[in-house]
Amino acid sequence: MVVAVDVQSISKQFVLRHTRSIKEAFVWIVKGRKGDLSQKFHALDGVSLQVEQGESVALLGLNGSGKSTLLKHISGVMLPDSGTVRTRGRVAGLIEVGAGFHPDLSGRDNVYLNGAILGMSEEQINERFESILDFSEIGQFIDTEVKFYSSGMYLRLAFSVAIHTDPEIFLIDEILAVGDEPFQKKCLAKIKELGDAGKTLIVVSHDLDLVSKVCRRGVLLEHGRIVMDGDVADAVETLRNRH
Ligand SMILES: Nc1ncnc2c1ncn2[C@@H]1O[C@H](COP(=O)(O)OP(=O)(O)OP(=O)(O)O)[C@@H](O)[C@H]1O
Repeated sequence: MVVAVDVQSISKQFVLRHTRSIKEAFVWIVKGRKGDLSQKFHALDGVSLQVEQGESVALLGLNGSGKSTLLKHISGVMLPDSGTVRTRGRVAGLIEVGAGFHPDLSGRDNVYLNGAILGMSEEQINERFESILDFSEIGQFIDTEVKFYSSGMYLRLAFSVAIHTDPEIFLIDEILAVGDEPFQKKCLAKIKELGDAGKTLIVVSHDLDLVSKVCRRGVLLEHGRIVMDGDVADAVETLRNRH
C-alpha cells in the first residue's frame, strides 16, 4: 500500500477577535504588553489522516468544522502551526473559485498561468490547449478578461486546467456547486473516471448524496477534530443524525 497523503497531527489556530477597545489596549500596554491581546481558536486540532493511493475520501462536517482548512493544508496553500503534511505525486487543488487566476488576464493567458502554477510546461499546455478549451466550453469567451467571468465560468476553466495537469492527487472543495447541472454531471463523470484510473481523490461537499456516490471513505470533522473515519455511508448517517 502506498500512502499518497500523510497528515500527522496538524494543528492550526486562527485569530478569533482582532480588534480590542482602546481601554483594553491601554491596560495591556500599562501592564507591560504581557500575553496576547487577540483571542485565538483551533480550526484544526491534532488532525492525523493517511490516504492511500487510489482512495476516494469525502471530508464531511458542519459549517466551520475545518474541512476547507484541512484541504488547504493538504494542497500546501496553508502551513500548519504544528504537525506535518506529506503528499506523494502531483497535487491539483480546486479549492477556491478563481484562485490562481489573474483577473486582468484573459482566459487564454490564465490557462497558461494556471497550468504553469500546476506544473505544466508551455509545450504541454500548447498541446493540451484545445482539449482544455473544449472541456471548459468557454468558447469565444476564452479571450475575455476573467474578471468578467461568472463564477460558473471560472469553475469550468479552472476544473478543465486542473484535470489536464494529470494529477495524482485531486482535491476538490465545494466549488462544483457553482457549475450548472450539465457541467456538474460532466465534472462528476470526470472525477469518477479519475477515481477509476487509480487517482487519489479528496472531496469536500455538503451534497451528501453526491459524495456518497463519488467516495468510499468518509472522514467526519467536528470543531477541528476527526470524530469518525470509515465507510462513507456510515459517516453520512452519523452527520445527518447530528443535525
Ligand atoms: N484565514 C482564516 N482566518 C481566520 N479564520 C479562518 C480562516 N480560514 C478559516 N477560518 C475559520 O476556521 C474555521 C474552519 O473553517 P473552514 O472553512 O475550514 O470550515 P469548513 O468546515 O470548510 O466550513 P464550511 O462548511 O462552512 O465550508 C471557521 O470558523 C472559519 O471561520
